[in-house]
Amino acid sequence: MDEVLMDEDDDCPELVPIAGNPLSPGEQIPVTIITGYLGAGKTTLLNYILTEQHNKRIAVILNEFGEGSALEKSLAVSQAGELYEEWLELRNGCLCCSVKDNGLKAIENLMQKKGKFDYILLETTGLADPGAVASMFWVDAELGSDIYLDGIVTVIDAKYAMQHLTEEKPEGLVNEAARQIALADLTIINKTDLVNGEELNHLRDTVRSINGLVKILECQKSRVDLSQVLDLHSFDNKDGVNLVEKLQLVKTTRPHLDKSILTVTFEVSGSLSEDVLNVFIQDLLWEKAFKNQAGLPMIVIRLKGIVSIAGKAKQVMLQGVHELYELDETPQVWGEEPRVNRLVFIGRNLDREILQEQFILTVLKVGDRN
Ligand SMILES: Nc1nc2c(ncn2[C@@H]2O[C@H](COP(=O)(O)OP(=O)(O)OP(=O)(O)O)[C@@H](O)[C@H]2O)c(=O)[nH]1
Ligand SMILES: [Zn+2]
Repeated sequence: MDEVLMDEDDDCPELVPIAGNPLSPGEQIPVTIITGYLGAGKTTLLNYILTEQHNKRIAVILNEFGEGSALEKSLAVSQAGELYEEWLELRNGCLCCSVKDNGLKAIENLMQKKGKFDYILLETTGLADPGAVASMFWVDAELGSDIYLDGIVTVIDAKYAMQHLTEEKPEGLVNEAARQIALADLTIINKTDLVNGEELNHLRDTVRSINGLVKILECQKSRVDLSQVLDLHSFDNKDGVNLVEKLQLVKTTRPHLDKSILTVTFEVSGSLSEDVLNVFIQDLLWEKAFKNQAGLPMIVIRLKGIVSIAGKAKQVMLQGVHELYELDETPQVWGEEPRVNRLVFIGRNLDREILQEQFILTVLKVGDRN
């Protein structure tokens, strides 16, 4: 018996509490991922946050993760204008493996040495898939990590974004700039000094056509109201924002660009069983089992929803990033009105009617059982 337990520990080191953990539960540190195409203004935003936020101890991960050649990366911690640096040794260029093994450990080491910090900002490279980075922190939070994913912020270059978004990609590949917008909880259209009103409107409409959920700020030199950037709580439900109300405002979008990513949303009344819902989500995200009218598989990049699980008094939040998803009970209790499931999908080849039909099939299956 003991042996079995030890084996399990070996397989899942994350489950073992870290000795001397300086944080008590509930004192988790938020991580904001700052992404955006090459030269959009990510570093400018980081520097702005560091100069504006005097009362927070902020750790910054400034690395160009994912670029295979570099072996050493630094982790910089800023406090009151002073910068501490810790070198990380990354065994390979894969962010998912190396940061999980090294990055989180380095963050914990740093906290042991320098005392804990309040916030982590992570700048990805211009071409990175922020979904890979996001899922790392997201999953670890599930395992009781000291760190949780607060939000994905995508900085957009007002002048060059349309050019990046319309760049033709080889068949099957998603445009990186569009993916970064699809995954964002917040987008910052930066460098508005370089475009006229008409160009800005066009870009704003295009961003909205890709991601019907995202909040859009506009600025120069990445100077934005930081209360709109930090502590978003995009992946939990502690922001006090009523997700039902938020999702109600989302509209299915019409693609502005050829073969582009778009948002579809629908609502279906009734309650469903968690098991059947899992089957639906896994068919969609993992099996890519649903096809649009042209026979192309629907690819979901981001997923958000409120669902009603039969027998549960509280609303359940659904979150997905690429192939990862999570169902989380919210504190919100269903009211007197009939329960309505509201779902928002952001991705490619999405067909609202077909998706809704598949979802209704799921709901009806449960109805049969009741
Ligand atoms: N005209 C103009 N230039 C800006 C603005 N914001 C940033 N820049 C400039 O744009 C350039 C790129 O800014 P960065 O903050 O380094 O961009 P980045 O996204 O970190 O770039 P990479 O890390 O190389 O992908 C810098 O020269 C900035 O000074 C703006 O609002 N207007
Ligand atoms: Zn940068």
